[in-house]
Amino acid sequence: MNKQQVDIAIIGAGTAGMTAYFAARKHTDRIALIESDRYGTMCARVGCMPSKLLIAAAEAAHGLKTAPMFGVSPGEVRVDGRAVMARVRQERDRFVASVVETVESFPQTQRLMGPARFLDRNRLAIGDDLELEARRIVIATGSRPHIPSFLQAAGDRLMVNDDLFELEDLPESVAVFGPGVIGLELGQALSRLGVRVRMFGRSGAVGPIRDPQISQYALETFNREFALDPAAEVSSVRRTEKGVEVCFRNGDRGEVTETFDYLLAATGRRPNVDGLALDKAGIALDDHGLPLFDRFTLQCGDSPIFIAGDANNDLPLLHEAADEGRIAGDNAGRYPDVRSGLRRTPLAVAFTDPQIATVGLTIDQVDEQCRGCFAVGQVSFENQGRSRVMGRNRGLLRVYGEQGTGLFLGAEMFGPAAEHIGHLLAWAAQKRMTVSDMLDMPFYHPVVEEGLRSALKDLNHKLHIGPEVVKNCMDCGPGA
Ligand SMILES: Cc1cc2nc3c(=O)[nH]c(=O)nc-3n(C[C@H](O)[C@H](O)[C@H](O)COP(=O)(O)OP(=O)(O)OC[C@H]3O[C@@H](n4cnc5c(N)ncnc54)[C@H](O)[C@@H]3O)c2cc1C
Ligand SMILES: NC(=O)c1ccc[n+]([C@@H]2O[C@H](COP(=O)([O-])OP(=O)(O)OC[C@H]3O[C@@H](n4cnc5c(N)ncnc54)[C@H](O)[C@@H]3O)[C@@H](O)[C@H]2O)c1
Repeated sequence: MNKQQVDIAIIGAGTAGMTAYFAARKHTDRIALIESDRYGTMCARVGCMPSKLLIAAAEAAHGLKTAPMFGVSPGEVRVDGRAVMARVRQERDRFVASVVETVESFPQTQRLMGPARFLDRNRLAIGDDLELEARRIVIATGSRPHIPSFLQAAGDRLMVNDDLFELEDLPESVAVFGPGVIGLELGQALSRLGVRVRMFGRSGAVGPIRDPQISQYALETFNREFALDPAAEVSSVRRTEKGVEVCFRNGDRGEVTETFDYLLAATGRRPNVDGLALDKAGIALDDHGLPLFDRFTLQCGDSPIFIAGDANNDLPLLHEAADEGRIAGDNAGRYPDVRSGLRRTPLAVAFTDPQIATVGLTIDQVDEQCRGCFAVGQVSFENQGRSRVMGRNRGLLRVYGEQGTGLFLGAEMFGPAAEHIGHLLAWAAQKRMTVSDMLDMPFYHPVVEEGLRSALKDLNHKLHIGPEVVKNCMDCGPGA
């Protein structure tokens, strides 16, 4: 085995690995960024970007389908599946190329190819040929789809997100297992592009929604478009000549058998840490074999090992991976003088239609933190002026505030423009604004944000701070 020594080794050249690299480089040039597969990041290759491209095509198709509501008739709507998939890949490849260009601009001597595994706390094997001694190590190995074993019976018709984007054409039908964020985003997009979709869940949850009222509303809304049973009883999955046969209980119809072209497994993801021989790293692991770490420093115990991005299974989102990589890379550079980095207010958006935004504390966390002393303000978007104008008037927003202090703590939204309103709410939560502070901000007319104002007014009244909400208040013009 060849031997090499560096100050900092970073395992994984995804989003977290790359931000760790930039942060670590401020401390030393003796760095190794190790990648076992292709450059380009999961986000660009098979995650955020291709999924949003597929959703964009679905939005275009849906816009044509709903145009007659405005008196506009586009004629026959035809979805060319091959063209849809070709654009997804073409645009995806541009995103990937720009990331690859960035990584390849790093000095060749600082880049190593091959799977890394621990030999001990300061030594890694890279493939079979290289032993790398590193004073500090950042684990940024990402995650992969978790597929329950019974789904393997779908054989060659079993897909995960990675495979979907490689299809030459849209299939006729897909059974989606897992109504989490990936299942909902991809399943709804496929459905809007004319694919017959049926979605099977297990736990009863709908996407990332934790507020029961919003969950129920979202479930009803999705079921208007495609069949979604969040707590399905599936008795068998089988590859047949015609595709994948799924047997399941379907309400009053009892046991039903339906055949699909493909089965898409969107049943959660697992961190890529099992191949790292972590038992040799001398760090404490939890019951699932995941390293115990401090989420503010990303340090594993008091060791010189740090873990960032999906690999630590904390908040598997792109902006969190980028933040964590930066903190881990910086702390690897300054070890043992590690520092807490900025962890932002939790914000997540699912790009369904209506979109889902979750901000700050969940309703259960609010309840726990405030010991029941909180209030919930609410608004429906069904009669909200701007939402009706656009014909996008479905949705519900619930905002949480603390009794006594009047502090805004968190929110969940299923509704129009949730990607934007989610940001406003996250910024307010991070600035520790009270609900009154938020209501002091300007609101234009007519905009979806007027719905947010209605929810905040409702909350302020329930916190015994603001006046009772007046129906049809003239602040908002008609229909707010
Ligand atoms: C379909 C889908 C859609 C998504 N959409 C969104 C979205 O809209 N918004 C959002 O915020 N997030 C989204 N996410 C989540 C987001 O993509 C991830 O949280 C983020 O990309 C994780 O980055 P990472 O750096 O941790 O992992 P990655 O980018 O996966 O990087 C990990 C790297 O480590 C390498 N590696 C693994 N093991 C080893 C080893 N032993 N040795 C060397 N290298 C190794 C891998 O090959 C990989 O290149 C989506 C995810 C999916 C799957
Ligand atoms: N827009 C975004 O920001 C975005 C988009 C996609 C993914 N992501 C990230 O990727 C992560 C992973 O997404 P995901 O959707 O794979 O995971 P998830 O954990 O969000 O959802 C998995 C779903 O599968 C269900 N499930 C598990 N086993 C099942 C079974 N046997 N049968 C039926 N259903 C089953 C779970 O109950 C859950 O509803 C998310 O947590 C999110 O952080 C983010």
